[in-house]
Amino acid sequence: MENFKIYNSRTVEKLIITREGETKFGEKIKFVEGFEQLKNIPAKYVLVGIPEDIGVRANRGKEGTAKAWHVALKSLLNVQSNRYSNAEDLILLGEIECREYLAKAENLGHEDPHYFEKMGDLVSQIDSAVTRVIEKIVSLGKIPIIIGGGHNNAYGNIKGSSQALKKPINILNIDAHTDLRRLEHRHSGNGFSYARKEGFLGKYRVFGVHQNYTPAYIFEQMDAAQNDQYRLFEHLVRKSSQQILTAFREELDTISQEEFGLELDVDAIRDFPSSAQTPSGFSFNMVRNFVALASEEENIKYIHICEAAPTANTEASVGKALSYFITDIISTGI
Ligand SMILES: N=CN[C@@H](CCC(=O)O)C(=O)O
Repeated sequence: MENFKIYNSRTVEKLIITREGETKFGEKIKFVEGFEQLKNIPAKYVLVGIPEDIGVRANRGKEGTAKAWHVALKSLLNVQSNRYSNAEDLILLGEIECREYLAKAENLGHEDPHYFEKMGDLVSQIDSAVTRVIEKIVSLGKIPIIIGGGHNNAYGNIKGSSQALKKPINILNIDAHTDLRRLEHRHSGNGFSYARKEGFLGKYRVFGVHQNYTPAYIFEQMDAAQNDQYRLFEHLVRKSSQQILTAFREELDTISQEEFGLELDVDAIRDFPSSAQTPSGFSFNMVRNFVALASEEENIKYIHICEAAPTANTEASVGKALSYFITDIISTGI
């Protein structure tokens, strides 16, 4: 497939720190030689990385999401393989090839009056690659777990899944932002606007929206829309953990009546190194619960975890955090 790098055991062997008498997750994970081979392996989940931050930069955000995939992978491969880990249920497929796009983005001058439009063109090219890959995986009956990258990639996930299912797909988005910004050049803040406009998005629920960072026009637009709804973080912040979980369950019950995708923007998590990091938000452990609950649903079609932006000081903890999410999704729950 164009713009996609398929991994094999040699791609990742150097990342695995082996120990005598122990088996690491990376020693058990599955690989394939091509997309068609996916259907011959019984594993339910397919792991895909999107190492880019062009969508975030096109949205005037803080760069760094391009590094999240590699830190997640390094951490995941070194998790212990034991009775809980279920590594055999995960195929490590590979990554969307973003190097060429990143190099082109670097060559664009900020002084260019069309800088943002040109960045948006690169985002559209990534959209096409993401759409192709996700459409193929979903049509083969597997559940992609996608590690971004910016939240712009929601568009390709939604379009690809919708094309595979031949109907609009519902989305539950755990996010401080709605990402329903205007239909200007493509960026990380308007993936859902484009998916809605083009008919790929079914019911859309955003859980944990921050009132301080949502423009008035988006609230007005959502209030008037039939299929778009949100829960403010400010309405959840004084509730007990159990009440927050109940509120999440209610949203999940609505969305999961039909096929749906789970989107997690880690800026919904308090102090998580991300492109829009914030001191107020859900606890990391609460979001682990959200992800685990949603993953148990029969109608789940994909899970996208995005916007993590590790720095040299935070890459180990970001890698661990992302790999907790992945292992929670595939864990057998023994
Ligand atoms: N995917 C993120 N979207 C947010 C980013 C906000 C920010 O960078 O501060 C948005 O457009 O609102």
